Amino acid sequence: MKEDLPTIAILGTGGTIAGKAGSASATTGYVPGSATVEDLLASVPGLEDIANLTSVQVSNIGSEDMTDEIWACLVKETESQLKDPEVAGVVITHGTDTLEETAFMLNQVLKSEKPVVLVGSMRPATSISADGPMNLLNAAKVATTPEAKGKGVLVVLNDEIHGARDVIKTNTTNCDTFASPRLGALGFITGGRVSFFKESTRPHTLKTPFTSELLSDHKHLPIVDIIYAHSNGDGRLIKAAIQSGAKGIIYAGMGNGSIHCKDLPELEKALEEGIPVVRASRCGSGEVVDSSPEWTEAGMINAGTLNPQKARVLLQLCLAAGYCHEKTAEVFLKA
Ligand SMILES: NC(=O)C[C@H](N)C(=O)O
Repeated sequence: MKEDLPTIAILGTGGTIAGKAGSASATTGYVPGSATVEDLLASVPGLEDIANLTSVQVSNIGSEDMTDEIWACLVKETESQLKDPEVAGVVITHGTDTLEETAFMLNQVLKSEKPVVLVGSMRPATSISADGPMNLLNAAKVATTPEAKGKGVLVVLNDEIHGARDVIKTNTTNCDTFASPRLGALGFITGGRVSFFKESTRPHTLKTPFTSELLSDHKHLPIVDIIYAHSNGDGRLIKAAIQSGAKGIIYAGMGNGSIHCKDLPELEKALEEGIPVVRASRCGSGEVVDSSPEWTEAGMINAGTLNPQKARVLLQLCLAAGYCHEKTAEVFLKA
């Protein structure tokens, strides 16, 4: 314990950053979540000069297997760390596949100004030129930077700092995979120096209407299915989603959330049954806004710039909070 250093809590959830492969040249086919958070910390020289570290292993999984139960544990642990006056910030090690969803969820429910930084890697810990150790060092630096306070949940990889709202994984295997399309990174870590250049104007942490109560232990978030639009649509999966208990639907539409004419009747039926439908886009960037008066009049909500997987999380939170259609539409408009 060094008196002059801040304390950072590192929470491990698994992912490639904690992954081990059979050989140093293998960058795929490894087992994510095989190294512990303690192993990770031991692999980063210089970390002990940035902060006093405590660590908790919340889970150790590939993030493709993320569940509501793990989210509930993670939220609980993050909150308890943030409440500790000795803790200056929290770093969460996470697989990259669903990192954007976890970061977005935390950005909606945590109520603290202290930095919370998610970090992952694209190469396993055993790989030549593994990116995890530098990413972790950078994440710890960001978490101890006073300027990181009040900017919402942050994501640090590949020397860039992104906001949880805008960041998405854009490439399957490249180390330069996280980007905030059209909106850009909030800052960089260059030569060990953390610099912020901007911040999001959209509500996060203290300014959202949601709290962690919505994710309490053993409670599942309401089922919201994502329906991926394509040519020759036929509405079958929308029907199946409703019949199998979906409480909300995200339509990953074409272009500006465009709906196939054969999907439309099933979406309208969902709305008539009180199941909210959010139009997002499968494009990967851009805003979904009102397009056809028919869709707007039917009561469809626009996802704005939120991609389908983030719109899903937001709709789940709205449903869990018991919001009516108008309130849900308002949350999406401001999100
Ligand atoms: N790069 C990674 O972390 C991918 C891994 N499948 C995970 O999300 O856990």
